[in-house]
Amino acid sequence: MSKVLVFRELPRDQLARIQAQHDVLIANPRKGPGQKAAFDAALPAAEGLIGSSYAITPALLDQAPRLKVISTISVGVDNYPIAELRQRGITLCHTPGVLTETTADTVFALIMAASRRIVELANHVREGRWDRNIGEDLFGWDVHGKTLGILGFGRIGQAVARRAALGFGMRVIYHNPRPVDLPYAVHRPLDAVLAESDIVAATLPLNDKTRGLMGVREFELMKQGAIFVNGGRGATVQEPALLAALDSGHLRAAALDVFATEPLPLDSPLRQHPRVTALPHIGSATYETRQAMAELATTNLLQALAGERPSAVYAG
Ligand SMILES: NC(=O)C1=CN([C@@H]2O[C@H](COP(=O)(O)OP(=O)(O)OC[C@H]3O[C@@H](n4cnc5c(N)ncnc54)[C@H](OP(=O)(O)O)[C@@H]3O)[C@@H](O)[C@H]2O)C=CC1
Ligand SMILES: O=CC(=O)O
Repeated sequence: MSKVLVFRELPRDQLARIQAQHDVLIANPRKGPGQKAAFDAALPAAEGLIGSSYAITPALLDQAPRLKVISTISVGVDNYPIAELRQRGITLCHTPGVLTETTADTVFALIMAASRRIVELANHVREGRWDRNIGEDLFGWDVHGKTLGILGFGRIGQAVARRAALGFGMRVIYHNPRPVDLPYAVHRPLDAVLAESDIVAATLPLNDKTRGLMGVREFELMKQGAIFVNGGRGATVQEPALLAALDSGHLRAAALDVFATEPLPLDSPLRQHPRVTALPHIGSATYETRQAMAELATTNLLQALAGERPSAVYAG
């Protein structure tokens, strides 16, 4: 029996699987000082951690000398110090694949929402402003026939491409370290993707190379009147540069599921911007997919603690 620290809510059935085999303590350090103190107090004995959305720093690892495995309930691993984990022999598991289609649906919903002004026009009705047929000033922009540029062409990027090319008749180009063999998507350098796309959608992981990737130069390279969508990680975008590109009229709109700081601060200009559609990081947030993520993360944890190779290891 190992000591397991659960640092984010787990569905009851998955928690029960862990409790059946291990000694479990639940403490979510994002839920106030009491929970944070309980989390810190549990670290010295913890052999397994499971949770997400909290930065596990080298300083925290120093407090957890018995730790063998961290199982994150996410595919993104930017909250974890990968090199430190490798050095300390701690396994990091994550949840690839089970959230791909749902997150691609969210990215495509953002593409549609920004192009067809869905949120703005729904508010037009809700706020009692629909008193005649809308005029040109409220018209949207076709998606079919347009060029979609995808930044980061992994599992989610490719699932977005399939929707765009096969479902919506879009031309798809992408920027990725390596080409992917798909008949309906063309590998191009970053600058060409930015310059040729009507809509740019980022599905990038956050790492040293992608942090701040979209800055002033990159937004200027985008077409006049183009749309920017982000379903990857907020910190891949320099938000002041995005705001400047929107305010100058260079970009038509942006639709964002992720932000440099989450939850989005109350005073962020992105929150109220008339041409920004902002979602609260819901890429994978459906009942089915969150359950599948929790199940895979739990299986990963139990396998690692049993000395087996986990189903989805990121490092270790
Ligand atoms: N909004 C949300 O709720 C969600 C957001 N995400 C985010 O989406 C990201 C992608 O997930 P997923 O598709 O499963 O991951 P993958 O690892 O399958 O895809 C990421 C792709 O980005 C590529 N890439 C890495 N660095 C660069 C770079 N500098 N320039 C261009 N491409 C690069 C990778 O290439 P290579 O493999 O060669 O390194 C890979 O092809 C996650 O890391 C996470 O941050 C994920 C789920 C939900
Ligand atoms: O952002 C979500 C993830 O799974 O990564």
